[in-house]
Amino acid sequence: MTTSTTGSQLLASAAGLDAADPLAVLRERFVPGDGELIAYLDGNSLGRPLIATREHLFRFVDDVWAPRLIRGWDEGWMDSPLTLGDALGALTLGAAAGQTVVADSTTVMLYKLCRAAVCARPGRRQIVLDTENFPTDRYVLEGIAAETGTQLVWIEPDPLEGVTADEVAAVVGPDTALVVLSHVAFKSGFLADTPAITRIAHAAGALVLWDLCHSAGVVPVELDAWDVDLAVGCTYKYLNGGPGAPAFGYVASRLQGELRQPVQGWMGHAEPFTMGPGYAPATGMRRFISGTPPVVGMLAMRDMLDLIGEAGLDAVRAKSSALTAYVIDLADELLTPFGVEIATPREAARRGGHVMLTHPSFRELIPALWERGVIPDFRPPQGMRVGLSPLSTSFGEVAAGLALVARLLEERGQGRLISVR
Ligand SMILES: Cc1ncc(COP(=O)(O)O)c(C=O)c1O
Ligand SMILES: Nc1c(O)cccc1C(=O)C[C@H](N)C(=O)O
Repeated sequence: MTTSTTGSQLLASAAGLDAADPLAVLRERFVPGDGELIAYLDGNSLGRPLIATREHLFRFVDDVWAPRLIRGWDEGWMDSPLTLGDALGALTLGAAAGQTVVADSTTVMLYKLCRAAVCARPGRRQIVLDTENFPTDRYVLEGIAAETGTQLVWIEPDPLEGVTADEVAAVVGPDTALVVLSHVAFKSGFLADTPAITRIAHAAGALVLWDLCHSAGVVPVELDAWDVDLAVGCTYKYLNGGPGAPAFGYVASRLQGELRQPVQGWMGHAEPFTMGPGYAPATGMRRFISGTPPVVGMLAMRDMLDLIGEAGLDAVRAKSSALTAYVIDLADELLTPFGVEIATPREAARRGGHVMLTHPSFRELIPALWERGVIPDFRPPQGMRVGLSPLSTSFGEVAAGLALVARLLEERGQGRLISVR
């Protein structure tokens, strides 16, 4: 099979799209990949480092850590989970100050907030979740259910889409303590109707926690305006915090006094340095901190927040939508003739920042792509997830990456339409 005229035109259009992209110039702010890298399509797993970050990490040792030593804690480190949380909340989450903290991993923060929420709704014995959510969310809730004697109520959404408001309305009721869902589904990229679902859960008297791992920094979120109770998310994807960068947690101010989180460490104590006999939670978001803040792990995300602020989150979302649309158009032209299917909503307003493509040979094909410098990721059973990080991904990269996918499928003799499911 040779590429159709439309396919060739689409590939060629990448240069024009990049030339017209108002954010294209910001790609120069990132550290270039090695010479082998053709297309990095995994920024939704691990964002690329900024040149500013290289400088800041290096300077931190000489300018801050070495000269200030232990005094650094009084000079800003102690408050950094809250000051950085406020900046992140204001810029990307629609959260007023005093409701966002940076700490822990997403998994640990999720556990702390979910456990606190379930305990804050005594007498309600159910947690609503869905089978398509990321494993850590499902596993953490299985653990909380076992610890608290709570029952898990599973929604089974269409895997090509995600959880709908109707599906939530059908299962919540007077026994629901907590609903836990992802704003952007980690596989399909489906964008949930967060305000509607939150209203439905509240009408049943339940609390809601939103996992924002795949939204923070790429899809605008309005936690305060949507009346969200709780949220968590990671900072190493679109917030480019680097491998293992800490998570963020959001607790609406109206709930903070009511929630008691289970990992009662000294840093969440009202007076950590009194070192007294019993635990007394701090007021406000500080009570959701457990141990020593990961100061070094917070450095890189500050640079990315600055860059998002410079670009504007709406412009980031606009480019994200254009990139995902381009992937879908290219896949339609170049890949569907080989039996590839698009497992992401086609309507831009109903998807986040990545596109899921499926094909039975992707498990074997993706390592071959990596070897040739094209890096998407594989998600079982047969998904190639194409992640687009709007400030660092170009249309040219996307074209080069998907052209290689088409070529490898062709080499494998997948030229005729085959059944995928
Ligand atoms: C939806 C979702 N939740 C949670 C996580 C991860 O949690 P952690 O940072 O603890 O590994 C991820 C990805 O890693 C994710 O995609
Ligand atoms: N979070 C990850 C990690 O720490 C190592 C390797 C991969 C990942 C991931 O991208 C998981 C991820 N959140 C996902 O959406 O699949």
